[in-house]
Amino acid sequence: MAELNPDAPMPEKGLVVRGLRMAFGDTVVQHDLSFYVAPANIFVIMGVSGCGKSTLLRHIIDLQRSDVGDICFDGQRLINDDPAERAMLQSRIGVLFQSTALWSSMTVGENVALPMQLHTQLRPPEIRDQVAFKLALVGLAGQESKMPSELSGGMQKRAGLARAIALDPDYLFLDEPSAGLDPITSQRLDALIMRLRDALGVSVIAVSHELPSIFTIADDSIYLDNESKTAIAHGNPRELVENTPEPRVRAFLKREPIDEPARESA
Ligand SMILES: Nc1ncnc2c1ncn2[C@@H]1O[C@H](COP(=O)(O)OP(=O)(O)OP(=O)(O)O)[C@@H](O)[C@H]1O
Repeated sequence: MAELNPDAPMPEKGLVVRGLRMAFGDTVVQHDLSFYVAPANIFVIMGVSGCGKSTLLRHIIDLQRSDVGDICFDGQRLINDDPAERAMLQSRIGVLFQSTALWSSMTVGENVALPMQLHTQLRPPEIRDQVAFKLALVGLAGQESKMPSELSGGMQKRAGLARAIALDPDYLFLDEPSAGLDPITSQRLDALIMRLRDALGVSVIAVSHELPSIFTIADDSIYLDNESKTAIAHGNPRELVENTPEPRVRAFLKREPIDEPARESA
């Protein structure tokens, strides 16, 4: 269960977000966000367009900062000003952006090797072995010398995943992983994400509004509400769809119209 008692002691393992407020200038995107992501769980951030899902992801991985609230990985605050400690925490985080963001001038193998070259002392043969291992994990064995432009959209996502797990992270962040993929490729990617969670014991935090994907992969979730600007539901989406008392959450999870005037920003 994702809901977090703000007065509870900090858990030693897992990701804790406590009392987070996110804003652009005077415009508050979300406030009072408190939740817990358990180790080796797949946690999905849900909500309609513009509710603040990507902004939340950016705060958790420290690309954006807030003056209000705490974000802690395994009991340690991510946001602190000790560069060595920050680098250590950052190395435990893998990220797959929506755009995949592979370097187009580098081969697939060079893309996956890059984080190891930048952040580890591994020697070239060890890096080569690790690249081969990570590509095999995502079903791209032997594709090292391909250029990203030679891969299909689904294969590019998998190459992006191989790069995201290059440093054996404890936490893997995925921004709309299925965006732009056909249903079959999307289903395969879901299966891969669950396999990686099981094989590596990694906690996965994904932003998604793809319902089939949410119902398949999520152990736990949070629903960010566009109206009240805070989370109005926490829990397993398969249980929420049956039990939530919140009409907007039910409408989202059942793809049903809602009586209230919709205020989605396209
Ligand atoms: N750099 C920015 N400056 C000002 N406002 C921004 C900026 N980035 C996002 N916003 C606003 O913050 C709100 C949340 O945006 P965000 O992209 O996090 O939503 P989202 O839930 O991820 O949307 P989508 O599902 O469409 O990707 C939106 O109203 C958006 O217009």
